[in-house]
Amino acid sequence: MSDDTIFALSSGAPPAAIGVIRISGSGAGDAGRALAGDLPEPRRAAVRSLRNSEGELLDEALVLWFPGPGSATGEDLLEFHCHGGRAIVAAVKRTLASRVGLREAEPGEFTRRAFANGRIDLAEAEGLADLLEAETELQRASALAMAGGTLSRQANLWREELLALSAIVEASLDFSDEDDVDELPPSFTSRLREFSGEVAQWLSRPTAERLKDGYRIVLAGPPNAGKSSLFNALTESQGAIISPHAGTTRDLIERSVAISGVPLTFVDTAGLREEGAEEIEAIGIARARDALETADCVLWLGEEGQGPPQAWEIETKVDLPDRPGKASAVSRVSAETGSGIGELVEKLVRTARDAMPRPGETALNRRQRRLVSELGIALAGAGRVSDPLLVAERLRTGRLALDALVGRTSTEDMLDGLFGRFCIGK
Ligand SMILES: Nc1nc2c(ncn2[C@@H]2O[C@H](COP(=O)(O)OP(=O)(O)OP(=O)(O)O)[C@@H](O)[C@H]2O)c(=O)[nH]1
Ligand SMILES: [K+]
Ligand SMILES: [Mg+2]
Repeated sequence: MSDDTIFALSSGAPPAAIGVIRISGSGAGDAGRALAGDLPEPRRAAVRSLRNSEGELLDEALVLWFPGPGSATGEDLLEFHCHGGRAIVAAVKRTLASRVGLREAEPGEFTRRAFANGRIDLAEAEGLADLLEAETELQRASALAMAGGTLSRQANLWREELLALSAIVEASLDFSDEDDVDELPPSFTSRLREFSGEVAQWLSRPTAERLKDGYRIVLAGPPNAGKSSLFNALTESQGAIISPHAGTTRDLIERSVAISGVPLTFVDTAGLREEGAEEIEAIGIARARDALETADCVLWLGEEGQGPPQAWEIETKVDLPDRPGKASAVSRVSAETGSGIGELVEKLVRTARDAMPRPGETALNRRQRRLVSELGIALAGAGRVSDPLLVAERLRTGRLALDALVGRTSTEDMLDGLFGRFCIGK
């Protein structure tokens, strides 16, 4: 990592009411003094006149000074809260860039420094990134829990439990030259089992990707079944072309919407038919079949029982008098009159919500999930062997997974923790 002092506009693109420019690094204080004359007391906002190196007034701004290491990045950190006009923000940035040792920050560089300086761990950093990308309420709540350290705290509890279990194993190793003491106590086995159960419970939760990508609902059925009409009604859009011509839709049409804070992605597809499709439509049908594979839920508008397993039978065009009914219909709708659409949306939202992480519940992303499952495998492994040396080895594997989870690289403090728990007269 470079020791440059970095700066960036940390608020939204100008023009805006205010423009927050942050400067982090050893040169932040000098840069602040150069532009603002002097710095306010740490952590107190004060108004200052910002000037360039020629002494020309750039703006009247609020200045905040956070000396390191107790700052967000762990370094000296300065904030200018300027007026958010384009020219003002550009002039302040230009003045900063002209100073030796200062440069514009790379994407994510403030957070990266916060991590490097131990102000946040990896899981929190990941949560923060998700938080900034969150588009729906559910995403926001879950990311906030992650950024707030829910997983990190859990990882630390798991870590302590691993160390405690390791201490028990170590103790049994110490006495193993005496007779019959290389057996692990029954309490060890029950603690290990409880621990495994807790890890399994985390792994059984819906993943963060589900939250990010949205719950995928694919509309499928034969040509002219009314898929595109229903798609438009569900997404309240005119995204798909509707016509009485069979084979109108060829490509997949996707639209993501958030309903009651739940991210849903609707996918309209080409009508499925075995024969009579011309070349382009045939490609569309192949794509439709692929879409069915990745669907979280299929709305089947075709003949009853002819859809993929688990698909929701949808009876559509209910405004027409002589249509074939569906005994097992989950929903009866008309895209024409709008009847039944609201109820179908409600059902979908309920189902999707159940498949998503609970509000405020920390959802593991792919990386975190892989490491937590490595921990789970290590615990299961420890439960299957009786040789204390092998048990100790499995527990160590679990610790490595946890360290990777929070981005800890050294194992030094792990050993400190382990021996710090040793209170059996050693
Ligand atoms: N009366 C009535 N007509 C409907 C309804 N839904 C669709 N239609 C009509 O059915 C025809 C086909 O509708 P589409 O939505 O294009 O059907 P599709 O399944 O997307 O067709 P393809 O894309 O060709 O596979 C159109 O003429 C629509 O106006 C409905 O609820 N009521
Ligand atoms: K059609
Ligand atoms: Mg269509």
